[in-house]
Amino acid sequence: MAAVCGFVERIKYRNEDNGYTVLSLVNQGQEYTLVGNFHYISEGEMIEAVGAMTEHPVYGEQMTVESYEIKVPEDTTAMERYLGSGAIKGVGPALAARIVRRFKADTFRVMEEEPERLSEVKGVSEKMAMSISQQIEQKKEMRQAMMFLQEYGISMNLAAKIYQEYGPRLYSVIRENPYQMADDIAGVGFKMADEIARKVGIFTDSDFRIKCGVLYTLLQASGNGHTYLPEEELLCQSSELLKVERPFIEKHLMDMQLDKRLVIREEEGKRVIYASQYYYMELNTAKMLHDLNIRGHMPEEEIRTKLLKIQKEEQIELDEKQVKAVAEAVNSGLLIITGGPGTGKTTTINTIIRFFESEEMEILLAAPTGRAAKRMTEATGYEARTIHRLLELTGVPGDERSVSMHFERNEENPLDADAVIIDETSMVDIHLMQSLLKAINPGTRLILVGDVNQLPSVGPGNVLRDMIDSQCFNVVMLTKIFRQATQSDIVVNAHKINGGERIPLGKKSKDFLFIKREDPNAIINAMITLVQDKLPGYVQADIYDIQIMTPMRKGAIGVERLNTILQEYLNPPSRDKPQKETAGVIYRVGDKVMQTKNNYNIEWEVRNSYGIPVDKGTGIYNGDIGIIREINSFAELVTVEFDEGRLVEYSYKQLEELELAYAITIHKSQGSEYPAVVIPVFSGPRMLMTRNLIYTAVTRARSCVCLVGVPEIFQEMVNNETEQRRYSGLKDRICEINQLS
Ligand SMILES: Nc1ncnc2c1ncn2[C@@H]1O[C@H](COP(=O)(O)OP(=O)(O)OP(=O)(O)O)[C@@H](O)[C@H]1O
Repeated sequence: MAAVCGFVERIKYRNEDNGYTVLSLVNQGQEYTLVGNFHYISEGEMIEAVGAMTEHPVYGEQMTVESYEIKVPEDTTAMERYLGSGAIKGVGPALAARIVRRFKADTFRVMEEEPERLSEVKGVSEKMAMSISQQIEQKKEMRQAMMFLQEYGISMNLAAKIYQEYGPRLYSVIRENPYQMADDIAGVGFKMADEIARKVGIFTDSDFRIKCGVLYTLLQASGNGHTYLPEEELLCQSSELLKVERPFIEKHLMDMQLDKRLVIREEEGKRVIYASQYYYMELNTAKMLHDLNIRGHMPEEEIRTKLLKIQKEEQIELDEKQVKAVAEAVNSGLLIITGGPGTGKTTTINTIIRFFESEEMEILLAAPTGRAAKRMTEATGYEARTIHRLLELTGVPGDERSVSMHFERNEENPLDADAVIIDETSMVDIHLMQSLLKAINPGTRLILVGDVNQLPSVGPGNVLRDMIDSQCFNVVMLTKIFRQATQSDIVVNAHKINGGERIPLGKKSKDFLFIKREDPNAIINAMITLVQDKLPGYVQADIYDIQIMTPMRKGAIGVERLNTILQEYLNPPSRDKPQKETAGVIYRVGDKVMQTKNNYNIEWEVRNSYGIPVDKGTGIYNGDIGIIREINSFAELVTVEFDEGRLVEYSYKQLEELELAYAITIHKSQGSEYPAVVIPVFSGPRMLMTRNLIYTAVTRARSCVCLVGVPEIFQEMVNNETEQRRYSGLKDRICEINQLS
């Protein structure tokens, strides 16, 4: 055994899951390579390590570390070096030298016990002094937490997330109710919580465990889009999860209902079970929809006369259904306008806007995603926002689930408008619909526009379909295709797909192409040629604007494999392109990436050609696509450029919000439009390979759709009407409330 003491000069490699690290340690000019499991350590720190010196065939002499201890630097040179190493944000070598010169050997005690005194040093404000001391404190706390969590077999990555979520509270969460983590932290499933509970000594049939298991099963179901589960399914799934017989679970259901954690209802003669928040969400939504659904008084004749004038001005002649939509919009508190691509929805919205403008009404426009909102703005010439922005979401940066996250616009502070128009309503889930309705007072008109045949929302519920199926509201269904057949096979074929018709694939088409390929690699080759060579010129777009979208994440043509291959072809490694590997994915300068969650608070700025910021703002949303422009390994920052030159800096930690986007899933493409889309068509699970999936994919293209693969599989998808059944009770709640009034 040997022992070395020194500064961590550089962390050469770290596996974020298990903490395995290779680092270089420097002591009095001599450098050592150390390998081993380090829980939490940063460059610049001083450690004493004990281990065996070994000779690696490639890397030479190194120490395999058995144990190590973090030392507080004792002499002033060591202190200065640690402080100036970059380990503390905002402190560089010059400032470190000034701090140590001022406090000498007392430096660390001052930082911990009297941090305000740091501001005695030139260049340190009081705010900065507090931040330095907080960072030192946090590092200590975090290191302790990491060590504690690793005793329970939790990876470093997850431990960091748990620490972020709970802070010092994590000790009581782990000891008293580790199941809570399954609710709060992405990456902790019931299984992991259960494993920790076992280590802590919580029994298999403890009431607490079973109740958590039942709620967890319902939570999982909501992740699959359901707001409830039939009792049979719930018992079956939770018994499987808990490995506990059904009667032991069943006996808790009534209790949980009394505790108001579950709501048990009867649907079609069978008992169904809700996690109570979802039941009340449906009930509230139904009630608010009912309250909004009032009639106006403008005589039909008057509307038609005014509408004729607008049509004349706009030089457009609406068809009868569009006219009806406008008339209903004027006289309905709540209106739904639905139709497939090219059926004139946007034209109708525009006319409604002109009508409302002429009445001097206040209008607000919004859509569920940033991209959909942008399209709505372009199509109407009116500013459209995301629904979250419209409702003024505020709270702690980057943390959507935090309790402090809330909408400023709600029942107490409703939107001040005469009409609110929402596009792409099929993407709105029950949570968001409830929040939207809370902010709309009866008297404000709500117009919901969307294509009910698109994939339903990612979140729980089937809101638009349930509202239409309830037959309790005004619905105008646009069916006539206005976009000329000669101009667009995309539109014609999309409608054929929707009707389950045969699509003629051999036909020469300008914008709907099928390239036959039999195996995954041939499919991928053809897609690369299309994206790299053929399509950019054909649709007059940049390579990066052409989007490959695929049904699945895993498998031979899944997103993950496609992205690895496409990155190699479209943005190969090169010496002048820095890269950063994290969680098995390489991010390289020049890569196309996508934001995978809504981050309302992340900051962006637009710079002019001199690099001076000319515009600033916040918010990058799930599905936004950008390009990596810079990777700074010193500051550990990745700069991504999104639409309109908006530059965003991601810390290495935040990279988990991004993924490569050469290929994306069709689910993620909802609400977006691209000049050309390329879709691989190859076998996959029948549950996934459905008509509305391929319909959604095809309708994302503005100028050209290229399908590449096996024609029979394409036709099978068109024929596959099985929509994954969603357990959603909104329709019933709406009907019940309607019968009561
Ligand atoms: N009444 C009409 N008479 C003539 N052309 C129309 C009429 N309504 C719409 N159009 C034209 O049909 C095309 C499609 O209309 P619009 O963009 O409004 O449909 P959409 O349903 O919003 O389509 P998408 O969902 O594909 O964006 C447009 O070129 C539009 O100008």
